Amino acid sequence: MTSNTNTLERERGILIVLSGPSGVGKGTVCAALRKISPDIVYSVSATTRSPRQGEVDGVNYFFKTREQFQQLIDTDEVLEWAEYVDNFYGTPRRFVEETLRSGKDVILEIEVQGALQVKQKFSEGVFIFLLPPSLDELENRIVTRGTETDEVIRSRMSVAIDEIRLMEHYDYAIVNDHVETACAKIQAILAAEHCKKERMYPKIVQWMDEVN
Ligand SMILES: Nc1nc2c(ncn2[C@@H]2O[C@H](COP(=O)(O)OP(=O)(O)O)[C@@H](O)[C@H]2O)c(=O)[nH]1
Ligand SMILES: Nc1ncnc2c1ncn2[C@@H]1O[C@H](COP(=O)(O)OP(=O)(O)O)[C@@H](O)[C@H]1O
Repeated sequence: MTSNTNTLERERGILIVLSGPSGVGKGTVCAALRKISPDIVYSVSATTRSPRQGEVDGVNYFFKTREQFQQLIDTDEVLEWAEYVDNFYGTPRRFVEETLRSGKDVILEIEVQGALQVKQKFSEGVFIFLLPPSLDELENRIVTRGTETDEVIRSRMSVAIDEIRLMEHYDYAIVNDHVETACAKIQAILAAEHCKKERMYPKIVQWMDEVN
């Protein structure tokens, strides 16, 4: 056996899609995951929503006008896009494709319509739905966050019910009761998905050929 066959080379990274109703804790869980799994790359979305206090262009989102967003769609620069409670949101295509090609895992934090579009293009992606412990707790979290008006909160709660109905299209559901537990579950899923992928590496087939 030659020595270079001892190295398992990573192929494409894994695409993780995390969805869940507004206020369930997607942003909080992603921020915690970033600290404990710094190798996962986060895709920054484009949106027509106005920045919240403290949000930075290019870090939280790429903030766009409607015209600019429409141009991204027209020039096929978004992998998926959706209208959510009167604003547009979309995933920049090139960054995701290049990062996956470089062997790194990428996480998209996106709503359900967009996730279903991604599923058609990347059926091998890992689709995770984050659930609240209860609907009351969901409302409590979105109200406590204090970033939306009462009217927007009502719209988001009504969309939440429709989104939860579509969770059957996801591979995994995780209840975000505690942030640390939710992160540990995502890490476990990702580790298991890497094991599945590694089983398929041609290098391993090559080892077996050499052994026989
Ligand atoms: N389809 C799609 N949804 C996105 C994208 N980026 C963010 N979203 C989703 O849009 C919804 C609203 O996001 P936002 O206004 O930041 O509110 P928050 O998730 O409650 O903090 C959430 O469900 C996000 O996950 C994207 O690129 N594409
Ligand atoms: N496991 C949790 N337990 C209690 N509060 C949480 C938990 N996860 C998130 N939160 C709180 O809920 C609110 C909404 O979280 P956020 O991450 O902004 O949600 P999303 O990104 O899904 O809209 C925030 O105030 C956050 O601190």
